Parts: sequence; structure tokens; C-alpha cells
Amino acid sequence: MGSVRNVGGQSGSNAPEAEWGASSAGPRSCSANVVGVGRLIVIEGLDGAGKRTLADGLAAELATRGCSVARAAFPRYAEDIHAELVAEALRGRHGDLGASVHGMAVLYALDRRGAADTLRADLAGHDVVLLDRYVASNAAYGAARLHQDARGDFVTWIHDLEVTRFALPRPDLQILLRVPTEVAASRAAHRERTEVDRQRDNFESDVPLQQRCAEVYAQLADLGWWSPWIVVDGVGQVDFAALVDDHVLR
Ligand SMILES: Nc1ncnc2c1ncn2[C@@H]1O[C@H](COP(=O)(O)OP(=O)(O)O)[C@@H](O)[C@H]1O
Ligand SMILES: Cc1cn([C@H]2C[C@H](O)[C@@H](COP(=O)(O)OP(=O)(O)O)O2)c(=O)[nH]c1=O
Repeated sequence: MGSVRNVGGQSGSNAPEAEWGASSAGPRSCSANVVGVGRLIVIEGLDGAGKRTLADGLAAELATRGCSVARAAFPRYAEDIHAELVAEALRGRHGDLGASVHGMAVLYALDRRGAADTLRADLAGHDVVLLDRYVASNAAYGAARLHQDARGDFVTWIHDLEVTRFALPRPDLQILLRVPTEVAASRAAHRERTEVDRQRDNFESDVPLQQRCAEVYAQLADLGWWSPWIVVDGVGQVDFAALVDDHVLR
């Protein structure tokens, strides 16, 4: 039986492809992961798209395959001082910090940089490391705030900062969980009513911003920005088993 651990870390990627259980004879498993290097799988999408729900579903599916899974969600509000400052700035504290797209992006990036060693250790010690948001969130939201697209200066700046300068582990796969903006907004509103500590901030309630963000995400996926991407339709129920067989353990 696999294990699932919640962590805040990340790991050195660009790893060789692990060898997983064969698919033709049945579902893929982790029993044949002879290489011993975990797969870094990132879930991206709008606020309320269903990223956490997808991460829960994938983690449960992987556990039934005998895979050990480490998880993290960015921003790590409870664990990192930069993420704590982000949360405060999103609620209007720290003067004009929240209005600075680059200033906020540096804080989000430093949160990830602080997680890098743990992520590397997790990739060495687990079959799969599953992340709810990662570097592409910074690229998509910042570009959307600045009315740029995925080929614009901001996305290049994020790449220079987080990929080149911070040398964060490269994902093996980025999953864009795509839902129409209205669906994401109504799910986020429902979540706000039903879950503690999931209040939407100003950006999450900004429908035109979310729409532009969806467009940048689609472009990033189309470009294969930094890593391979797949786009998953999140309107209905996601088939976790098929996603694991076809993409997560490939
Ligand atoms: N496929 C789905 N169909 C219907 N509702 C969903 C689905 N996925 C998630 N939800 C609901 O939508 C809300 C937001 O989901 P969540 O996973 O927290 O999104 P995110 O992490 O992307 O903000 C939650 O109330 C969740 O139960
Ligand atoms: C991780 C990350 C998030 N964001 C944005 C996306 C969201 O609008 C906002 C908060 O992230 P989110 O995952 O929605 O946190 P929560 O729902 O728990 O408050 O921050 C960035 O702009 N850059 C980043 O690097």
C-alpha cells in the first residue's frame, strides 16, 4: 500500500524517466520504479477550478497503486514568511506592496525557493511529488495582471528568476485543470461559504483578471512552457485512474 505525506518541499528534477509498472497488462503501479527518482507533477488552474480536489483524487488513486506520494501547495501560507507576507498584502496590509505585480511575484518565488531543498529530498524519497500550484501560477497571474500574454516580458522575467536563477526543480508534467471562468468563480464562491479559511481575496473575485489568466494558462500549456503540459477538462468528474495511467506514471 502506498503512503501519502503532506509536505512543503521540492526536489532536483530533470531526472531520468523512472520505469513504472507495465500498462498493457493492467493499471500502472509504482512497484517497478527501479530508478528511485520521483515524478514532479504540478496542478495549475484558476482559483476554484478544483485543483485541491484533483490533487486529493490523484493522491488517493496513486496510493492504491502502491505509490508513495509527497504533496505541497503553494503559497505555503502557514510555513513560509514570504507567503505570510503575501497573505497580508492580499488583505491590504504593507502599503502599496499588493499593488506591485513584481513585488508580489518575488515573494511567491521566494516561498518556492525556501521549499527547494525539501522538494529535492521528496523527489529522492517518493514515487510522486504532487504540487497544487507552482511557478506557472506566478507567470499566469502576473502576466494577466499586466495585460501581457505568455510570450511577454513578465513570463520571461519569471523564467529568469525562478527557473534560471533559483534553479527550481523542473516538473515532469504540468496539468492545466481547465474550467470556464464562471464555473471556477461559482465553485470558489461555494467553497468560501462551506469551508473555513478559504475566503476569496480581491484577485480571486476579479472576473476579467481570471479570464485573462485563463488565456495565459492556455498559451503556456500550448507552448509547453518549461515542461510538458496536458490540459484536463475539469467541468465534470475527472477520471483519476485514466489520468494516472496515461500521464502521471508515464
Ligand atoms: N469536478 C468538480 N465538480 C463539482 N464541484 C467541484 C469539482 N471539483 C471541485 N469542486 C468543488 O469546487 C470547490 C473548489 O474546489 P477546490 O478543489 O478547492 O478548488 P481550487 O483548489 O482549484 O481552488 C470545492 O467546493 C469543491 O468541492
Ligand atoms: C502560488 C502563486 C499563486 N498566485 C496567486 C493565485 C491566487 O490568486 C493567489 C492565492 O493562491 P491560492 O492557491 O488561490 O491560495 P488560497 O486559495 O489558499 O488563498 O495567489 C500567484 O500570483 N503566484 C504564485 O506563485
